[in-house]
Amino acid sequence: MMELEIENLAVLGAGSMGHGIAEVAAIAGYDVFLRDVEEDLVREGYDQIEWSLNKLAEKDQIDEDAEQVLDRISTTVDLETAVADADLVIEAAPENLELKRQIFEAVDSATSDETILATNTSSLRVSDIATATERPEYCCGLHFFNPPVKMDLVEVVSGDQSSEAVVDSAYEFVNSMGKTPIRVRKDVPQFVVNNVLTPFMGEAAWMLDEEAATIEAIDAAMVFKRGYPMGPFELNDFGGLDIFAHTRDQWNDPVPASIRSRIESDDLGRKTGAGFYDYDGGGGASYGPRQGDGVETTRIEARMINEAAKLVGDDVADPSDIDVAMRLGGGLPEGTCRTGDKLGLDVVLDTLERLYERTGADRYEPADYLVKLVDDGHTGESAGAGFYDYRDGGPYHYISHEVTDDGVLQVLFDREERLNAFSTDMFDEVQRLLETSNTDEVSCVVFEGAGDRAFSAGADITGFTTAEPTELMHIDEAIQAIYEYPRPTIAKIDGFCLGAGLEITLACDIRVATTGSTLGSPEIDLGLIPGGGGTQRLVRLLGEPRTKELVFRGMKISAEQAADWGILNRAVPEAEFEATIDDIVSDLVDGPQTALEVAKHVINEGQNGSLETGLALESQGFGLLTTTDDMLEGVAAFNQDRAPEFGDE
Ligand SMILES: C/C=C/C(=O)SCCNC(=O)CCNC(=O)[C@H](O)C(C)(C)COP(=O)(O)OP(=O)(O)OC[C@H]1O[C@@H](n2cnc3c(N)ncnc32)[C@H](O)[C@@H]1OP(=O)(O)O
Repeated sequence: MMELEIENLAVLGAGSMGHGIAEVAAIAGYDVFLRDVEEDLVREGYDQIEWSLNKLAEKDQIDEDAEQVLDRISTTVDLETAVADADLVIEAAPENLELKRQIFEAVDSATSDETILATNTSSLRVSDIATATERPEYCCGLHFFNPPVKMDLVEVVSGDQSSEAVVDSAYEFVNSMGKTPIRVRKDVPQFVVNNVLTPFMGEAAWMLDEEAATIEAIDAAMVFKRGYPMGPFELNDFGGLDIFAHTRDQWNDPVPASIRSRIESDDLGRKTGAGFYDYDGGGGASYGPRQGDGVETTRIEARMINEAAKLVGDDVADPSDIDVAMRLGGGLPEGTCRTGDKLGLDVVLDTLERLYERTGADRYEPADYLVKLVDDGHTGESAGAGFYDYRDGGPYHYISHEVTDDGVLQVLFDREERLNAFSTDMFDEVQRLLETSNTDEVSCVVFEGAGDRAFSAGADITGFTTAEPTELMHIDEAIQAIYEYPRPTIAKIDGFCLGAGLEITLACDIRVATTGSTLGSPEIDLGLIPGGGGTQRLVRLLGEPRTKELVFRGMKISAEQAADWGILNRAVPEAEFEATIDDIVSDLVDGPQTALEVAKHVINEGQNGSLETGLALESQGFGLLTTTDDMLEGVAAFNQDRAPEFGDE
């Protein structure tokens, strides 16, 4: 079977997931039929889409008017009308196996033989739904996260009988909408994100049952010591304790008493006003940075890492896909496999074995794959291998890069979910890339941020409570590596460029931003000062009054003002941005490489000493360049009235 073309879409179910999926697809240019069983439900879903599109348009986050996008969405209550011309049908009905099977059966007979049938189920097996059709090979799972407009991740799930071509087509469809698909190669219950995230909440509750720590202490430890965006109890309250228990019950997994008892008293979390925390009178989740001392956080993380190991060992997903999924779908600061490699897989295994021995509970039984990694000595980063191989430095998780044919090293800060905020790992990756790049092959470097919202919103604030001060002080080394890189560097700024983002920019040789961009040093609002060279580079660039005001007041300024002050080479309208960068790049690529390197060195070093020292440096550099072939070529080109063609020297 060849990959299938997808143009028309039908979404069945106009609830929060269904209308969200329809909206995302329409924004991406697809014609969509949105269908629900009653007029009111369809109307409500459509109104929600309209409201959301208007918000996105107000914030300039879509390229068209809301009306233009809405024109691509039709609504109906009639199933046959909805699916008749669809190349892809996405079912987003309530999580009820019988209901979903009925829908699939009906859709099967109302569509062409080549229509792909996808379910957005989060907790049922795709295969159990697909067998309601005559052609399970055309069925797969497309698990979007809530709300689909905001959440980038989609798990693309193979059912037992799904054809590769169908899954590939669904994967490409997700890509075409600008979302991030990950492959879930086997139809395991709960797929990847929910599988790995469930022990985060579950193990915390088992610890509470054992009185190993309080609710507040566990939440505080996971947030302030381990950098998770929410504590496990807070998260469980957010999602609903009944939802947590329902999924566990569905697969006959035990539910901790602390959850079961709250469900019995109808304390289901935020939605009922109380769960682990009291939201009506008690003000909700409340814990402080110092409350988490002494909590055994490894116990919670070991269980998550064990689930990840089962998925890798059973060939359900790759470590890199699991890690992307946990960052984008679970909101985690780093992927769970990466966390395991940093903690040490031997430590993880010891923790599980100890708990398994003490309780005999299946949930602690170590995954075969984890045991094998440890037996093979692959205990993580410090051993050179774990889930990942670190012997050549290891994979890049937070940046992507390529060297173009003309030698431009393009570096993308690739952490869009946090506005490209820099974790310590991310700084290390930039430094490693620059230190290991072959400068003979690079003519210049262009740094930019993923997405259209930020170059970088600074250092990762959530990492400030989890990292050691010495680790954070290393930020400066990565930024200095940019400053000292022997080839010209360009900061291509579109959106927020704050804190460490601005400091990276200041370490670059040339800085261009779109006019809508915002630059600033807001560290003071965190009780900090710029720690990546910001105070020193700014004062040399702007003088004392402007630097002090910018830093003391944590000011954010427009790109126009930054250009006016001399922080930027220029601020240009969005429409001229790419062409402006291309012009600069092409001059640097075609320029004499040795002269450019010497110019950078002389300017960088010269300004740090006296004028005499600077002049001496310049003079040496000038003298050296008069001996190069590039100079001979430059002079010959001048005499012959043609453009020079410089070589490598
Ligand atoms: C030595 C160097 C030190 C430093 O660099 S210190 C850090 C300096 N930077 C800052 O203080 C800026 C912090 N960020 C912000 O103030 C805001 O963001 C913005 C004004 C840039 C944008 O606000 P909005 O449009 O409302 O977006 P959003 O929902 O706040 O951000 C989207 C997601 O990105 C995460 N995020 C943004 N900046 C950082 C950061 N610096 N560290 C960690 N996470 C960050 C958020 O939390 C959120 O994530 P979720 O969607 O999961 O809630």
